[in-house]
Amino acid sequence: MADAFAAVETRGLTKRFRGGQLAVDHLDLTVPAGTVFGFLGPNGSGKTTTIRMLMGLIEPTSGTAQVLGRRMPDAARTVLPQVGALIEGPAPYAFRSGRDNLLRYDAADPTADPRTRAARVDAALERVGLGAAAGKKAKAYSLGMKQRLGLAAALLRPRRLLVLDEPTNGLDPQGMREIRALIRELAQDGRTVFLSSHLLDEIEQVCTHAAVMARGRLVVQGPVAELAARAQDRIAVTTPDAGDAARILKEHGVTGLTVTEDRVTGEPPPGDRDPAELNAALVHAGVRVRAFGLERGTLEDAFVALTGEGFDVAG
Ligand SMILES: Nc1ncnc2c1ncn2[C@@H]1O[C@H](COP(=O)(O)OP(=O)(O)OP(=O)(O)O)[C@@H](O)[C@H]1O
Repeated sequence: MADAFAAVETRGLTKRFRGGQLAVDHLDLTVPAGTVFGFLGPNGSGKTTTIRMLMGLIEPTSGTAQVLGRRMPDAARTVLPQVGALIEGPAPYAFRSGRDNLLRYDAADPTADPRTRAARVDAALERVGLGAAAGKKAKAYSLGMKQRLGLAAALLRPRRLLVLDEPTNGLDPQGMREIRALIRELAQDGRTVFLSSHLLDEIEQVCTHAAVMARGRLVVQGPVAELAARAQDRIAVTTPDAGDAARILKEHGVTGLTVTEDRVTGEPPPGDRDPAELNAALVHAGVRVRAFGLERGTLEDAFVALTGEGFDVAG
């Protein structure tokens, strides 16, 4: 459950690169603790730059970023041990096994007790479902398995916050499903998960809360259910007389009409008119209605409505 504490909070966070590129523009982000928070935006909208500032990897041009209640990058030494991050994509040593990779990773942490190392590594491998493949060389791992190995590395210590940058990027649908299921599990024991994605349906499936970025700016943030509810329901008519149907619907106040072959959709007229009246008007005008219904608005509709632009992404 979310509580009042913010796991991440930025105020006026801005990054302008030396070339003049304004990558992040006055970002006020609040990630309530205990949420699975989706950081959504098309490629180039500033997600990775924001995450790099949150992790203290680059300095903001102006504004502030707090992670787990402490200012970054100043508090990086105290904050980062409590944060598991998967940022640049997985890059294990190809000729070592998954287990060896984790043993080395753990050994690089001066605060990790060497006596409990093996047990810690095995527990992390089990946690991400790599127990059986732990002895295989990483070069034999699929991308999804490498991504799991990266998650296992992030889970070697107890973490209050997981930061995952595009964790399903490049995975096939099965790999995506597996990583998404794992993320949901990881969120169950109260830790905050912050993940970036350019996939709307991924955010809808996995996240409780989300923020939407476009061109370096925050468009909207809040609980996913509330964001999706902002999107209006749409009227959808299936008919062989699509042109006539669109005309009649327009006459009756339906806006934003789109016609694709035998389907017409649009936004219902303002007010509380019963959609059945529209159906009756169509039939009365001789339109042969095969199906008439209301479709629930999605996060994608909300995004389009909020930004006035499409979500130009390929899988
Ligand atoms: N080191 C840099 N120097 C100059 N410009 C940069 C640098 N890093 C990123 N940018 C620019 O800043 C903008 C935001 O990039 P960023 O990588 O943060 O977006 P993103 O939403 O994470 O997209 P992606 O999913 O493609 O990584 C882009 O226009 C990018 O070209």
